[in-house]
Amino acid sequence: MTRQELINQIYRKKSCLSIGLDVDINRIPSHLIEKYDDPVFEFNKQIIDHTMDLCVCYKLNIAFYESIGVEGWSSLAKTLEYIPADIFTIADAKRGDIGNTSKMYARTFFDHMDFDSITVAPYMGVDSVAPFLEFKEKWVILLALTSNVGSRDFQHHTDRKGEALYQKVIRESQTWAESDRMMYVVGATHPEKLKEIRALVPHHFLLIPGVGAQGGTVDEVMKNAHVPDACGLLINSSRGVIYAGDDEDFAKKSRAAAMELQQEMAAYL
Ligand SMILES: O=c1ccn([C@@H]2O[C@H](COP(=O)(O)O)[C@@H](O)[C@H]2O)c(=O)[nH]1
Repeated sequence: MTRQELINQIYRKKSCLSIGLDVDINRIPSHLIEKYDDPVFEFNKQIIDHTMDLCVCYKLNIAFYESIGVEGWSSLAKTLEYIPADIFTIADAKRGDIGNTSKMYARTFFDHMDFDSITVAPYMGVDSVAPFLEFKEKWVILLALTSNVGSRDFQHHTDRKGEALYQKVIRESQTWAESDRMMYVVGATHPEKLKEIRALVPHHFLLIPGVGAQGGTVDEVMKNAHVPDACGLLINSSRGVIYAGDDEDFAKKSRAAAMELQQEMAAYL
């Protein structure tokens, strides 16, 4: 998907919501487990059916699928197939290795599966990211300032010139080939950093996790990092949307939770 196609969709739906399909088999409503051979896929299918007009992206965190083995990979593939083609998809896999191995990760998520993007850890540097960027219509979403408490352990460390590691990741990665197909992960839990990060990358999309369950708010993100006429944001909520209910009505409750977030976004779009 191109940047412009994503922007068009955001303004058409008045939403920059990414819904995280982080499906924990232990939290799936029991009637799905009893009735379906693939309850994970059925859960996702019903969530997608009830939310696709309210969001512009589905983020599938690969850990939740890998953790249940071969069946998880099959549910992942079926879910990806089911997502309408005009909705942006993220393989939240946080990969990155020596170039030869990154090439294999890239093939997994871009060739074998057809995700629009993948999250990549920057720690191993340019040659670990380049193989993902070789796929011309695909996006790399580089971890910059993550939403967890441990982000302070390394990412906030400053060098002698006073530049923090997350700032260096953003600045330096901008010099890499094909960096226009890069987005950055920035946690909603650092609202005080959003303006400064936006100034570093005024034309790039930021993927913002950490809204809802982790304490970040849509309003603070939109106020500090939204770009007029381009939006430049994908704001993700996983548990807050998909586990809004736990009974037969779960998908309707997810829709209500997604709509609440979408309406907060619409005020800015
Ligand atoms: O810095 C990061 C990077 C990724 N994530 C992922 O986003 C979702 C958040 O889930 P919630 O239930 O909305 O808290 C999840 O897949 C994380 O692995 C993140 O939270 N922070």
